[in-house]
Amino acid sequence: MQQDGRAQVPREGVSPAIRAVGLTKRYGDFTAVDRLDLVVQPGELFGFLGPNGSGKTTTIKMLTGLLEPNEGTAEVAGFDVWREPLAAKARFAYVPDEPNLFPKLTGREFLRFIGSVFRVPADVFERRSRDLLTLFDLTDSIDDRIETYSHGMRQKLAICAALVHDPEVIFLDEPTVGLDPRSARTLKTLLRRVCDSGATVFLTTHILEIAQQMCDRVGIIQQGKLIALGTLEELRERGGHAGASLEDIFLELTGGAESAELIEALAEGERSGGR
Ligand SMILES: Nc1ncnc2c1ncn2[C@@H]1O[C@H](COP(=O)(O)OP(=O)(O)OP(=O)(O)O)[C@@H](O)[C@H]1O
Repeated sequence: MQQDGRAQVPREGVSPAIRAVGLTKRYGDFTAVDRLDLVVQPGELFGFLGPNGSGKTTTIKMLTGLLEPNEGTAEVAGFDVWREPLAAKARFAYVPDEPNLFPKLTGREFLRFIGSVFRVPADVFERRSRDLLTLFDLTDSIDDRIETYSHGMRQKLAICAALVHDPEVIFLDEPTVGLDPRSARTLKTLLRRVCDSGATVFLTTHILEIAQQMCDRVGIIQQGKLIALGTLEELRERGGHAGASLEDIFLELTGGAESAELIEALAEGERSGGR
């Protein structure tokens, strides 16, 4: 993670890549995301972390126009996702954790479809898709139907489709799950390059080593509330833990210490034969 907080300084005249204000989602009486305020600047690689069920996917879905918030607003690249959906959606890509692709299309047909929706010029499309398919080792299977692809191949095709139209903002939900080590490394390198060239990445991951390595800044959500936000260095300073890993900080903030005590109690029970 970057240590200098550079990415947090708003640039004059440039809209934030992502802005959530008071974003809230309720399912009946249950509040899944509770008044989330968040700004991500262009060029940032932002990691959105949290325990299972803490509200990460719900947040991404509200930010990408898939789930209507009960309260609050979501903007991408300066456009309100709910009031100006076409302008906003032309500027971002979303790779869900379980990509729902068209199974009867071939990989090439699917990519062409995405290229045409986003009006990518033919020569740019050919070059970008060729490079992406080579990088993710999909060239040999690109004319097969998607229904024959493995989970990892579908994930990689969804990533290629997201990147082929050169979006300003890319949302990825657990992007490395299901990828082999080489593809995961390729993705990490590529996302870093994409951000260095000015685009913005918002990703969720449970692999905290990845977040620590890749992300400029992270936000940690628990029970729908943002409980921490900053660079690794800022989180360390706030917690008074010089040199702590992101995993240490995450576990402390989200109650890992209690789990350690419970594990100890369970192990003690095992040793004493459950008495
Ligand atoms: N359609 C729904 N109806 C009711 N509750 C829901 C619905 N979708 C999500 N939830 C609840 O909202 C909470 C947040 O879910 P969400 O999927 O956003 O969590 P997450 O942080 O992405 O979790 P994970 O890390 O396990 O993927 C959970 O308690 C979940 O049970």
